[in-house]
Amino acid sequence: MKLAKSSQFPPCPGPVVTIVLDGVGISPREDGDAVKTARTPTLDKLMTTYPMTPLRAHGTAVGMPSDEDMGNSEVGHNAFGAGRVFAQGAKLVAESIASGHLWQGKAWHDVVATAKQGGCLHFLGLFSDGNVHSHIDHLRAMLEQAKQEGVSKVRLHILLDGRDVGETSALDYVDPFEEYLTQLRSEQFDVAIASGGGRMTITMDRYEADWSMVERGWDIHVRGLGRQFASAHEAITTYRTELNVIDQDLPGFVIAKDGQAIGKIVDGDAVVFFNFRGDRAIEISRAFIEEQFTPFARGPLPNVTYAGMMQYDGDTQLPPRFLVEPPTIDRTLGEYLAKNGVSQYAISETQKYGHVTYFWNGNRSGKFDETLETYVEIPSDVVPFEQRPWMKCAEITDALIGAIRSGQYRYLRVNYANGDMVGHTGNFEAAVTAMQGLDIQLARLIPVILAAQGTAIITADHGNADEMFELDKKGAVKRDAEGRTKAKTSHTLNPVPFVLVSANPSYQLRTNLTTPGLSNVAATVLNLLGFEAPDDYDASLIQPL
Ligand SMILES: O=C(O)[C@H](O)COP(=O)(O)O
Ligand SMILES: [Mn+2]
Ligand SMILES: [Mn+2]
Repeated sequence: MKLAKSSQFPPCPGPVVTIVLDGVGISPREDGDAVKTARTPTLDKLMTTYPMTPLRAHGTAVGMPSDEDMGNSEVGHNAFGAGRVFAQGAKLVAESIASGHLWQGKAWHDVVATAKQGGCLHFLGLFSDGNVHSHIDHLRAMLEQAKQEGVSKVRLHILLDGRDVGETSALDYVDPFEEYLTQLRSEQFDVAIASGGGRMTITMDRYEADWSMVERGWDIHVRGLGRQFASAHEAITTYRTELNVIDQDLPGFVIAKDGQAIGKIVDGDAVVFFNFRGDRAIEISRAFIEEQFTPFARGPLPNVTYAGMMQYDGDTQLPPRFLVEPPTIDRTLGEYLAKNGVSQYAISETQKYGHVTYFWNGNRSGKFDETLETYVEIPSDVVPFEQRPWMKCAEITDALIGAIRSGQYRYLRVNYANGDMVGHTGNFEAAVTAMQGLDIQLARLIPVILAAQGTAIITADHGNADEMFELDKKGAVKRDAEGRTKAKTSHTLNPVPFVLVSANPSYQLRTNLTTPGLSNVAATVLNLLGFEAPDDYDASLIQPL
């Protein structure tokens, strides 16, 4: 994996720093755009003074099945880190179902065999068609196949979305699905929704930011402990009248009959966690798998056949049983740099820590070289982020400035969570504040990079804060009869900025790339560090002056 020295690009005399402004896209409209509304004098100046190009960050440009699919942190950071586009989980699972490959694998066989020996088959996962962590069509296909293969009892544990899809769309999924289940149900096939709750309240924590979410999920899905309702519809409508919260924040619920939970997970059952994306699947998978488990008082571990939709962590091989092979993301930027003796520093706050490490390195949680790499996690607040829209951007900047000034690192990368995490709350004012907080940090950071004779790449993994209101089919902001807008909590399809900030550049942006995207950044970084990029990496964004 030796990299050739570039004949065209002298190495940048100072550090090269990739700054990912998570969830900061470029919207074609003003209305509802928190990025444009915010007062961001530093970012505005950088974008007009230095070479800048928009990058594609959604759809096929990041390995999603179609250009209707928005980008997300996993596919975005995979593309940054791999310098190439790989078919991603959403696409691989859909293909595996379409070809029937999934049903031929050992994991599916194990799951079905367990259920046919008298166990119940449980499906647990994110219940929407967001296609970021999961897709409801995959669930449908598995239900139909299980029925066809003679499984007799199935229970569903549904995590309500409201984050990758409309903020109050849960019933748009639940109601038709109940009808579908009525069609599917028969004397021989007992299928029902058994538990659920909002995805930001139970089960889908990531990067160990808040294990109590997983504990609440465990109690609800496995132990059947929680507030009881007769149906998911009743749970959702009841909570909505009692609490002023959107779907992702709805509390957990247990479906019960005569006071008894109808779908506890017990010895001899099989469990499929049907999310394909790993960050929010790892903790609950660990709870189902690890014999010695300390993050919370789990109680007795039921002896179940557990399968993930994919393997979520290639380094720890978690979970060992999985339905679809993950993309084989190899020879990443991080690995090349490590094998060529280049020191690296990666930093973010908890909520995005794995984005610049695990996702960046092709969904591997470990390092390539302990001595050359430093990974820093600033603990995130555990609060609704609309209450702290500045999040930890100042603390991250403090640490990053220290790392740059230390002179120890040639390549640094940082993810600032604000545009995305606050964008997901749907709170426009908070998203504007988030952007302004971020701008203050750029004003501190960029001069330090330039003083060190370095180069900064300012970019983003996908849009979010750039569209805070739902749009109609024509792409205009949707308004009701009173002119009110509806909050949009999901990512956008917009491109993201690529700004190249350097004191004395000996290069300029290439003009012959028709639709550059996130996967073009890795080769650019290698060139800035004075290396040729590997032949199969997507083209660099720069050329010599
Ligand atoms: O997991 C989440 O928070 C959302 O589904 C996607 O956001 P991310 O891709 O920016 O993490
Ligand atoms: Mn993101
Ligand atoms: Mn996001």
